[in-house]
Amino acid sequence: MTASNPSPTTAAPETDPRLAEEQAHLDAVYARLDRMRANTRRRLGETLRESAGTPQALSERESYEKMYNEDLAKFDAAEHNLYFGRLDLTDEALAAEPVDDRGDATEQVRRIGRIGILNDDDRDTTLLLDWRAPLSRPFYLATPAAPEGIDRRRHVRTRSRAVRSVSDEYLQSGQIDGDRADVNVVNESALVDALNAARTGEMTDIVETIQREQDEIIRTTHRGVMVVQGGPGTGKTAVALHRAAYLLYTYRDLLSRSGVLIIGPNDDFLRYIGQVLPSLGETGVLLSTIGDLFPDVHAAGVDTRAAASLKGDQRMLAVLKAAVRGRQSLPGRGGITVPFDGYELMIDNDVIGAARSAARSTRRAHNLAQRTFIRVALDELAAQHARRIGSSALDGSPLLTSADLDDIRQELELDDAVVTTVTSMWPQLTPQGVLRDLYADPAYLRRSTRGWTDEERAALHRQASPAAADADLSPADVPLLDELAELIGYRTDEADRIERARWRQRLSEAQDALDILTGSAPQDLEDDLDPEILMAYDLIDAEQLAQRQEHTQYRTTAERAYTDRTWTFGHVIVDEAQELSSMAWRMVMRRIPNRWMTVIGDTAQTGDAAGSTSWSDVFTPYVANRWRLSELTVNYRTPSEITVYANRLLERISPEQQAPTSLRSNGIEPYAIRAADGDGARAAAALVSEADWSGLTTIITADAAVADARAAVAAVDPTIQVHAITASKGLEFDNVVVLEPADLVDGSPRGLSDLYVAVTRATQRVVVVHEKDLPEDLRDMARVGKQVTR
Ligand SMILES: Nc1ncnc2c1ncn2[C@@H]1O[C@H](COP(=O)(O)OP(=O)(O)OP(=O)(O)O)[C@@H](O)[C@H]1O
Repeated sequence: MTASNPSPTTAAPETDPRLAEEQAHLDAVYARLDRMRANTRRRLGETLRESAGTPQALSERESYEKMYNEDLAKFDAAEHNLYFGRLDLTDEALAAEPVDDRGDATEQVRRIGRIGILNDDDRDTTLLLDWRAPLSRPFYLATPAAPEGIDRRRHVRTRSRAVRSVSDEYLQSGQIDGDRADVNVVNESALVDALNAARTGEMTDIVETIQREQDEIIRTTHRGVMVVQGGPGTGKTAVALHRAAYLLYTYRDLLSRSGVLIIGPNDDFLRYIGQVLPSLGETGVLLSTIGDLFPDVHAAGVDTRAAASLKGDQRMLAVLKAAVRGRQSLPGRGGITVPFDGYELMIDNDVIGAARSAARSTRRAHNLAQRTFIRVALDELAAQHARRIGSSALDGSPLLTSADLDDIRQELELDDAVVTTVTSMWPQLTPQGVLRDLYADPAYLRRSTRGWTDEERAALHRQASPAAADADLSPADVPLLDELAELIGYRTDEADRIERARWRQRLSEAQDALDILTGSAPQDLEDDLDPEILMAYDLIDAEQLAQRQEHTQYRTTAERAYTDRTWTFGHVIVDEAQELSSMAWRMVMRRIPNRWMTVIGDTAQTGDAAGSTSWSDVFTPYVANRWRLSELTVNYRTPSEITVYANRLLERISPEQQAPTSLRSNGIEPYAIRAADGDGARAAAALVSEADWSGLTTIITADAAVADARAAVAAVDPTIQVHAITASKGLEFDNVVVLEPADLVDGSPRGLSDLYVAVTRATQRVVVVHEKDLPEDLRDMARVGKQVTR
């Protein structure tokens, strides 16, 4: 095949034979998809109708049900833009391709789509290659400089099962109009279309336009920690999500059992990215914030910066250890007397000290060592009692046999007062309980924070919430709960207890169900049951029924992982990873002992006072120097008009970092509006409501100012969005109004980073509204009006 058309073309539909050719293929692909869907539905129906007598048959039936449902979800997800790319190999490349197992030669044309589809003809020809298949890779990598045996790459745009346009690039001719040698862009026309599209508030996938540097990260075979650093808008999040999809495709067996966890900075962000993986046909991924990673806790409390910073610090480790040890108490100098068997037992420091040493020397977690503590304390008390009642009045020698001692020991075990007193010195703990007491009890806090300043203690102190124990837990508390759960050994006992309680509950529900069934038998049979009539009890007992319910409460890997704190994942992806504190990293690392992780972030965007500014500091303690860094260098989001300001900020935040190259300019210069004192939020709202900007718009302001800003904006137009800077992390909007940048800079120890994040959220336009003087780097921004007044 030779190059006949040296430039990318998008043809007029009525004249171009390529459209008809691609439409014919598209029709064949959709026809096959429809047959697959119909077959799967039929099989699902059959499966559901099958009776499953034994638990094993039931479990088999459920795994088929799961498989068919997943397939149907995948087909539905693939419906939109199913086929998007085509590669035509050169004759030489084709000749060099190996023949496959059946002796068939490789096809000269490869068609690429969201999922792989084989035809149901007798040769199982490939109608569509999955974008993740190795044979699809040149679609993302080939350039005129390195054409990878590709003669022509074609982009096929479709809508509702109809081909809208095609555009071709001829890679052998060595020159392709539009491809930008400076930033190494492939598939440029499709990319530019994607980047210019108005945002919807939900992230979309980028399978049609993945770029080379992104593809290399998505498909990396590295099995350790891989850090992807890149400026705002370089596609880090997009890459993370496509890597998850790629890994699930390539290591399907392994990862469908162990699961993939993606950690994001906040709920808004998770909602924003939530549709990307399902649109790629992948649903088995758990998306979570740090604040939601501890089962049954939804941390909605808000910390002061000082508190969040302390809670994220590794020094908390010693504090939590001390807090747990602080619950292993001694009775004090006088001891405690408890009546027993007509005498007074003395529970004193010697008795409890011996029990405590024994329990501590087991090196088991607190709750798990309690058994040793109680055993040794009761042994000591039994010996004390035996000495008192069973020694010779003459010489004090023991009169009691070891059997007598055993009897005393057993009686002690049954004595509530004794056991309660002993246990109170080594009680069963819960992470929530310890944390709440630590914050609420100044003496306990002081004992647990040796070497801390009073100011630091005051930052942690908080009144115990009269409501639920975890009502005011903050996201920074969650890693502390997790740490405490380890120290306490809460997991095993508590998980067992919950599991047993759930089972008892199911059993009793099953019993109730059976009782209802039996109760609804015809009354006239009550006294004289017809032996020919089978009753529910004859068919199934409560235990079996409960088991059956257990099976039907089928949960995905992600769902099971979510409710189990000790679940370890096959792969973990952390997005906006620069925001995680040291304590949060400890929690994440517990979820991934194999350390197979993709970590995405930008240390220049760190806003959290406990976040990190050095990847080496984060990972060296866990994997020494065995972590790999990749960088993304092209900014796909922000036009160069905005990037000018962003880069100035970057230069001051992190001069050593290379500023990403903006891929496009749109001619829309950022500008600043000075508002009258106290009128900034209203002026920003007025600006937005009067503007005729297309796409999504938000006002971004400092966290501390967001409530007031929202109220003022709502008075103008309640539909206008206002985002606190922390909540805007990772999101993007077509138009961004940065409200009072001086507050962003002054409001936090990492203020310049916050401003950097704010201006880089925009895909089209930035306007600054301010009452105070502008930060230095924005001072030369064009001004519109000297002052906007009421
Ligand atoms: N190859 C690509 N093709 C099309 N769009 C892309 C591509 N790469 C990135 N984008 C788009 O660029 C925008 C920015 O991507 P993304 O949010 O992943 O960047 P980021 O590096 O995570 O940014 P931030 O650090 O600011 O959160 C998104 O709209 C994304 O869809």
